[in-house]
Amino acid sequence: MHTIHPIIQGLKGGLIVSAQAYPGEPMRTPDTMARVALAAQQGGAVAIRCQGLADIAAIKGQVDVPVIGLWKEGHEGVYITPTLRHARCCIAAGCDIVAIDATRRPRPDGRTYAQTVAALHEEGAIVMADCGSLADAEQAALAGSDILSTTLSGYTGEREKTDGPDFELLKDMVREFSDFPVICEGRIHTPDQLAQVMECGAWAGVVGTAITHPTTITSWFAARTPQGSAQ
Ligand SMILES: CC(=O)N[C@H](C=O)[C@@H](O)[C@H](O)[C@H](O)COP(=O)(O)O
Repeated sequence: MHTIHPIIQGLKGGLIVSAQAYPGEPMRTPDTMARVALAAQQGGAVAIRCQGLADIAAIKGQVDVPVIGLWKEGHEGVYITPTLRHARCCIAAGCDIVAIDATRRPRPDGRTYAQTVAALHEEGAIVMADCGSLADAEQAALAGSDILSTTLSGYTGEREKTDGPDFELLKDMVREFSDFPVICEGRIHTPDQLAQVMECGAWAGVVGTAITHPTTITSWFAARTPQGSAQ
């Protein structure tokens, strides 16, 4: 039986908010992200997911809820906390859970996913496996990951990029890995979709863009205006 850490237990049935700004964007400063994270906590987020060592440290210094940290290096191939070194740095920056790429693709440091998880577990870390398919989730479960997540569905070429969350993958993961907390992440854009995700048996749902990325949210609205739809 897979044991569930008390920090993960505390996420059950809750909303996790991902606060991330991309290189070159106006909101990309750790202080801004920390304020966004605090606002999300005040709105009811049970945890914050965030990117980059400076953001992890700044957010950890503001919020009381657990922080899920990751470090993105590039934006192709394995880029979410791609190596053991990146993961160790996230933990050193203060996150409670480290999220890492859990796909079956080769990793830049030559370690397998299982070797990476084993090393992190030896150091006492809690690992969230960002999967892109059921086969990834199987590898992640075999490696003893603490959380399985649908984060990379639609981004690795293995599954179609659905408009909303990948309900099919979520249901398959919940059914196949019933011992594990399965988190749904990626393209949850409305409260109704989040409610549906929870009905599918998700342990928790992660919402990023729809809460914390004003440029994208603005573009959704602008596209519905005569000026926007003419473009
Ligand atoms: C694929 C990838 O790199 N996902 C990243 C993972 O941390 C973030 O860019 C997403 O914003 C996050 O997963 C939340 O998803 P959404 O923003 O769709 O609610």
